Amino acid sequence: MSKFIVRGGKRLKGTVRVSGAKNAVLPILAASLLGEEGVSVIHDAPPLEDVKTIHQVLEKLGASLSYEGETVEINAETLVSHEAPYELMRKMRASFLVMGPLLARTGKARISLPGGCAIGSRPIDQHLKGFEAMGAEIGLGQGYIEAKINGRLKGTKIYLDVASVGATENIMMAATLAEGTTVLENAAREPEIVDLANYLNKMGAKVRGAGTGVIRIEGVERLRGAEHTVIPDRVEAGTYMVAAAMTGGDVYVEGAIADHLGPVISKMEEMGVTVQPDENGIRVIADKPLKAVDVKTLPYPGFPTDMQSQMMALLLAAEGTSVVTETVFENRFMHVDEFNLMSANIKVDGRAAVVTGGLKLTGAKVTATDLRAGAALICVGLVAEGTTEVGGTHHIDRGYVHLAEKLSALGADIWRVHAEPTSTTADEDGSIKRSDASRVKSTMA
Ligand SMILES: CC(=O)N[C@H]1[C@@H](OP(=O)(O)OP(=O)(O)OC[C@H]2O[C@@H](n3ccc(=O)[nH]c3=O)[C@H](O)[C@@H]2O)O[C@H](CO)[C@@H](O)[C@@H]1O
Ligand SMILES: C=C(OP(=O)(O)O)C(=O)O
Repeated sequence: MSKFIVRGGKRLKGTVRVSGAKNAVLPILAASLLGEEGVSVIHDAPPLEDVKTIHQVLEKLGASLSYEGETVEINAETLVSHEAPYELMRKMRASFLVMGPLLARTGKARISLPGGCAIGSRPIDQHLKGFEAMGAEIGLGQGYIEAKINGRLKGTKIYLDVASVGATENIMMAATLAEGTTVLENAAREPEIVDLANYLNKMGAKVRGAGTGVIRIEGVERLRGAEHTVIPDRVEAGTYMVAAAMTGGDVYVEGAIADHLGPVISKMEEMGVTVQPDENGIRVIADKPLKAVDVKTLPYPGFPTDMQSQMMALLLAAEGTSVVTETVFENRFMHVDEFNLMSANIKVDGRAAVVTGGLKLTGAKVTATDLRAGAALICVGLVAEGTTEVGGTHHIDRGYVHLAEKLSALGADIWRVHAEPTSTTADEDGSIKRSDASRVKSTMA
């Protein structure tokens, strides 16, 4: 069992480089299953646990993958299975993204139901509605979804009741090999969807309108492997922007694309943070007291739910009371109790959380309830008095490449330990000495 240990009080300064986007590389790797000939070469594939999981799913289906640094080569010419088992689905819901490509390519798919997770129930009805509209027969049994088609999927008009990112991606991938044209209405507009569409088009697909609410996909007979570079991770970038602002820092987030971070930048500016984007990244300077602001999460281009907990961490460092409203997931305030363990004062009322800023925060033993909650707890730890231990690191490893190393390079006092620190390592105030922690194996994975 590992933990991150953070000692608060260091101002962050310097440059941090953003990795490829988790939420772009996962659908892109799933889409590689559509390539009947040739190999795909994907650059800037971040070395994350989620990427390892989708790798295992693709291998199980018959694709072969090889890595050189952060470039992955995928050969999906021969597929040997159409089944994604529970053991892999339970690790990561995004494995469900293989359903569209499998159905389109092989005519059948058997996928374990992904189930709920810490942030909400996360149904998949819109994915299934899309596949059914395109002619798939869908059955449920023993925790699996089975889908099959006779011949090819048929292009049609599909209106999504919810602008779901995953459903948009799954249906878009399935429609690339359908007979005729699919028009997807109320489609999600996230940058990761545009990145997926760009990759599909390099593979020979005909996708138009990605990034708007209406996507048109003209089906083609075959797709082939293609070369593509994944966009930078806007949530990872936003997390470092928050960490910089919380600590009164001056940090250049290299690779961050300002266009993808509009609402995060606006809210930080409203708070009094100086944000200076240029063509290669974004500089964040926090040299004034922070002001409270209200934040409401919405589908893109609204404020991202994946930045909600980090933003809440930042609001703890602001003077005054802020209200954070979560509209995308019904249960994404699990981090609040953990923040309150660190002397925060946050009250949740339904979908809103009232955050009292400006209080002295103190280090504590806390647990990441999901990957963003974990990153947010680390951000609080950066300014809390004393030492914070963040458990649940497997969540954080799903979405952040070398988080402790990147923050350390900016001057943060953070490291990782692989064993439970013993009571002999704790000071009276609960803090842990680095010399004690170094007795347990440190991970510089
Ligand atoms: C791998 C990936 O890209 N994950 C992102 C993706 O997740 P994911 O694609 O799972 O999120 P969705 O956009 O599908 O979910 C948004 C909302 O729609 C609901 N819904 C979704 C599908 C469906 O069939 N029916 C339904 O009701 C969900 O319960 C949720 O309330 O978008 C989320 C919303 O920006 C992000 O938090 C996740 O980081
Ligand atoms: C919720 C997230 O991811 P996933 O959809 O993979 O659970 C996230 O990236 O914050």
